[in-house]
Amino acid sequence: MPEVHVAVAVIVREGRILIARRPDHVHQGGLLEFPGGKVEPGETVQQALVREIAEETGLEVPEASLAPVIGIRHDYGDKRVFLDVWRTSGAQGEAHGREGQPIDWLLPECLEDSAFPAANRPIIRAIRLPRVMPVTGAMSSVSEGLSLFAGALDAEAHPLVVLRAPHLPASDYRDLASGALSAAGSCGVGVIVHGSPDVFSGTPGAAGLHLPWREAEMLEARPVPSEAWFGVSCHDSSEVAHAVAIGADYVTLGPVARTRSHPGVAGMGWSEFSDIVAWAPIPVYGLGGLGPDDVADAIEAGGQGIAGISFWWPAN
Ligand SMILES: Nc1nc2c([nH]c(=O)n2[C@@H]2O[C@H](COP(=O)(O)OP(=O)(O)OP(=O)(O)O)[C@@H](O)[C@H]2O)c(=O)[nH]1
Repeated sequence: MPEVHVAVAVIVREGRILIARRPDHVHQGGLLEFPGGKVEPGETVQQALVREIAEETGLEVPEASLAPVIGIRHDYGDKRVFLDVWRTSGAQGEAHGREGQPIDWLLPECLEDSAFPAANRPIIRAIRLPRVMPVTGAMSSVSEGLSLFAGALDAEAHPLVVLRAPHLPASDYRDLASGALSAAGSCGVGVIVHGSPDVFSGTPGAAGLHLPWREAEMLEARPVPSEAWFGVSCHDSSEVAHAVAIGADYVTLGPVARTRSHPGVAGMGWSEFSDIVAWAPIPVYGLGGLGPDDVADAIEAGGQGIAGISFWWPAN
């Protein structure tokens, strides 16, 4: 069965996303969708997006305003699709369902997986996840960790953070997590705890769980409920494949560049990163020697953005 190349648009206006309802009689009919459609022969994906958005919604989108979000290959059994997902916040005009379809502007947290075709779950994850995922760095004690954490919190720049402290004993980590959760909660930042599945169950209120590879490799299924974030640290394509198989929402992949912590290890570079991202059906963060200045390169390589320590953590 040939694969259908589908251009999919995440159109953002004032923090809301434009969605439409698919007519009952078409493939995946009755479900919600992001505007889009097949890329016609001879068209680039950007040209297809501009055309489909105009045809379906009346909005005009400058091609230069389009940035890649994620690419997803999915086999529905009766149809194989490659969803080539792009985002724009530069659409002009008033949106209306020009093909008679109901449309609406929804907040990212109101996009429910079950209302969309199955292939859309990673798109919704990619929309909700930030471009920059900060990870906590060195701390010698719980109290030092909490004071560094409180000083580094910045809800606007970093709405979601990974609380990593592999050198603290388990009971100290619990204290750290409970203090960090209350500091972060009061300014609206989500905390993804790090370690093993019991760390998540022992930390009520955590936004999710991030596992080092040595923990993830022992799992055969997703260890947290679907509302919680589940991330895995990966270093090559087979690790990413396993993370996908156990239901990860996102992975970090690296090192991309040489890092201060591992100066002897050469990074994989954006080229190898992008080869892996090309087939990974979930958001992938570049990790290792990267900061916010590298987000554009990560997106260009097909990634979600970057994750790391040194750009935000005061002690390294
Ligand atoms: N537009 C769009 N298509 C999606 C989404 N998710 C998803 O799985 N698809 C699938 O991608 C394919 C897009 O086909 P389409 O029907 O919108 O495209 P089209 O208008 O060019 O083609 P048509 O001639 O078959 O109607 C369908 O199989 C659809 O189920 C989504 O969010 N938006």
